[in-house]
Amino acid sequence: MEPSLISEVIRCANFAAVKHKDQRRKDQEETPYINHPIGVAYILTEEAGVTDLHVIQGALLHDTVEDTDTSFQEIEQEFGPEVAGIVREVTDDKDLPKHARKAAQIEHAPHSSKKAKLVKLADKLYNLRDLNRQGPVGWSAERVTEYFEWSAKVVNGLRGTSKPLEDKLDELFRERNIST
Ligand SMILES: Nc1nc2c(ncn2[C@@H]2O[C@H](COP(=O)(O)OP(=O)(O)O)[C@@H](OP(=O)(O)OP(=O)(O)O)[C@H]2O)c(=O)[nH]1
Repeated sequence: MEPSLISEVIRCANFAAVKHKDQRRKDQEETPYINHPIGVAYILTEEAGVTDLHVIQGALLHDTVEDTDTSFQEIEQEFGPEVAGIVREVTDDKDLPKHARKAAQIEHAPHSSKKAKLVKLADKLYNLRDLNRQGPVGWSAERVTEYFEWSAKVVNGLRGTSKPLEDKLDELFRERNIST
């Protein structure tokens, strides 16, 4: 890896860390939220063999607009239009009621770019592994099952993107007898 790529990845990780600094995951330990975007980027490099800088930056930034005061314009200024485009594709419209937001993910998945699909697959894999490890505080077994079932529908719209990630997701769905 060239030094300029290393510094771009670190600049991006630092931007995400600053933006998510006050946010925690919903688990018992209140894990720092930044563990999630870094973990999603790590799944892409380590398990999917991704070397595309923009995909890694998209993964690191994927929740900044949805969950912090970051704007798409700010991401475009800092990291360029392609990264901003990936983040836009994976950002839920928080103005929509929850059921419409969830339905929109299923609907939009097949029409996403390959780069956005990679980020989405790794995001789902991270969250489902997290649920297997320890669910968010207050989630019932039914809610966990519903999240798995909904995720399987989103993943079905992302297929043909990364065999290693899809195989690992399918294994998680198989373990819970969720048909895909
Ligand atoms: N499994 C797990 N998830 C956690 C935890 N902390 C935060 N989350 C986030 O919670 C969201 C899923 O919770 P929901 O109740 O279904 O969705 P909501 O927060 O958007 O209403 C996911 O975000 P999202 O951006 O909405 O992702 P997704 O729903 O698009 O997959 C996930 O990243 C945790 O400790 N464990």
